[in-house]
Amino acid sequence: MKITNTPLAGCFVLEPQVFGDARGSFMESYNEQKFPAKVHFVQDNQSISQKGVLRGLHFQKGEHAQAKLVRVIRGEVLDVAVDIRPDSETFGQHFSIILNAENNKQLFVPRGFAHGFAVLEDNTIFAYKCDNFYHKEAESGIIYNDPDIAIDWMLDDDEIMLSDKDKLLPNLKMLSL
Ligand SMILES: Cc1cn([C@H]2C[C@H](O)[C@@H](COP(=O)(O)OP(=O)(O)O[C@H]3O[C@H](C)C(=O)[C@H](O)[C@H]3O)O2)c(=O)[nH]c1=O
Repeated sequence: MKITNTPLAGCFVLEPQVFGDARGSFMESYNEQKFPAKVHFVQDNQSISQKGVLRGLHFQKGEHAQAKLVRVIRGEVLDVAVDIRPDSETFGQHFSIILNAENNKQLFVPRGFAHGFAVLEDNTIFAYKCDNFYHKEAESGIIYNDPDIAIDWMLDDDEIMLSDKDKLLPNLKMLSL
């Protein structure tokens, strides 16, 4: 397993070891004993999206904050983590990475981050582990095109498909964190 830190403290890229043979391949997609952060995941999620879908930027507030380990089982996304920890030196900065079924890369997004992804291929299956349960009342988020964060989502604006909820998200500076 290869671990690559990002410029955002606690957020890192994980590449599992892949064992190939004539049948195909095998990898441990998650192993608590080998995981380089002290975290206990309690919920697995999966979403399927067509190209152009953008989910995020989302986070859960306060005691319901979630750390996530995200990966792509089929297709490709641009995955983005935004540091919204009020005391962080990298507050408001983001890290983005291409995750796809070929590179087997995973991104660990700690608590205190907003998370989102842009779908770059049809029929993309996105799977992730959370270390805290879904709590609808604690949901919050940031609009995808916040000019202070300035994320290049690798999609043309006219092809981006947002949920009605995500269309109404505020800029980061409007949030009291
Ligand atoms: C997240 C979640 C949602 N739901 C229900 C609520 C809605 O009826 C439906 C779709 O939820 P939503 O539109 O919030 O799904 P996404 O836009 O994919 O949200 C996720 O996308 C971004 C990228 C994330 O990082 C979060 O995990 C999460 O916010 O699933 C549940 O029942 N449990 C859950 O844990």
